Amino acid sequence: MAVYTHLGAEELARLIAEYDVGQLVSAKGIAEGVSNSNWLVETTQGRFILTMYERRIDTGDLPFFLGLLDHLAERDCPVPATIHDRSGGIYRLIDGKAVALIEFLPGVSPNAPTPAQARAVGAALAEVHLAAREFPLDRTDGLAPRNTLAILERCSSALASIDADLPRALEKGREVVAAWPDDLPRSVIHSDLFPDNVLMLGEQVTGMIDFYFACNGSMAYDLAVTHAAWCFDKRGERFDPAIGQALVEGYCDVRPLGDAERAALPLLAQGACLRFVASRAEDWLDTPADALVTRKDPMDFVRRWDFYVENGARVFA
Ligand SMILES: Nc1ncnc2c1ncn2[C@@H]1O[C@H](COP(=O)(O)OP(=O)(O)OP(=O)(O)O)[C@@H](O)[C@H]1O
Ligand SMILES: N[C@@H](CCO)C(=O)O
Repeated sequence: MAVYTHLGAEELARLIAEYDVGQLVSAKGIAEGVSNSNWLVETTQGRFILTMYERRIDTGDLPFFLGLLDHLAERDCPVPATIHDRSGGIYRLIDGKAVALIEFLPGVSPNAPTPAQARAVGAALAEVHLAAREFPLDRTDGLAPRNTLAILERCSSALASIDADLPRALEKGREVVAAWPDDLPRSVIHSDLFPDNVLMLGEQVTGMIDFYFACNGSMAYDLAVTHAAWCFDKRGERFDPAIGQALVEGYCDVRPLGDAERAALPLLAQGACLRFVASRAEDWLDTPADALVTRKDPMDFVRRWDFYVENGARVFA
């Protein structure tokens, strides 16, 4: 489920009338997604996505997230532009909650990506990194390794209740943070580019969505996040080398990696695993077992992490 708030027909029509997009024809709640409420809105002029920001997102960050979409869309990156209201506003408030109207993009998220799709995603990510370098706003990465280690440390006494093997992530995390390189080339990064945040038609990337973790950060780290998200089965038990190779090659076709970035990839991939182990562990402990939302298992990323410790140097050579 991901429609947390009921919006009545009159309220929706009033909202849509604030935009120059024609008259409301229909609005259907979208089941996918867990953070926000999303509707597919059809008007006499086309289709749009209406998002209501429910949790986790600080309204003060919306000019960054939504301004970034416009910046990237203007530079031909496959991201949805935002629709501004008649007074130029990038978001509006309904009963104190922020809502934004966003361009609808075609495509579906791949379930079992192919190497050709991974290559296209690598290239699209590099295009975003290059285009975002001139984006004028800044946002600190609240989930940088030091912060995610701190999250894990706060959860430390409860980690074993999730899985007996999880507490060892703490020591591994301290090693990653101690070795973390802070001087790699930076841009604005997506930092959560899982397959469910990419829309594709065949081998073409038609949409990169969900930029709500975007922040300033190292571009090679973003590639490592995408590697960890795309190149394994769900549980992180099986690595697909063809996907990994295609993803990195696709990226380098658009933005070749420097020597320091390439050398750092094994560690950056471990940092990516630390980030998802920590955020998943925290969410797991915060979400009752019988909640409607399915909890994501942090162990899926402990297995990936073990893989990178053992094979990272070979995989990224
Ligand atoms: N611009 C868009 N064009 C077409 N479909 C979109 C667009 N934005 C979102 N969607 C659809 O809505 C679904 C939910 O969006 P999204 O993943 O952003 O939800 P969320 O709750 O904000 O995210 P998450 O679950 O990752 O926290 C997507 O899976 C996709 O099907
Ligand atoms: N994509 C993340 C959730 C958002 O941070 C995960 O799979 O854990």
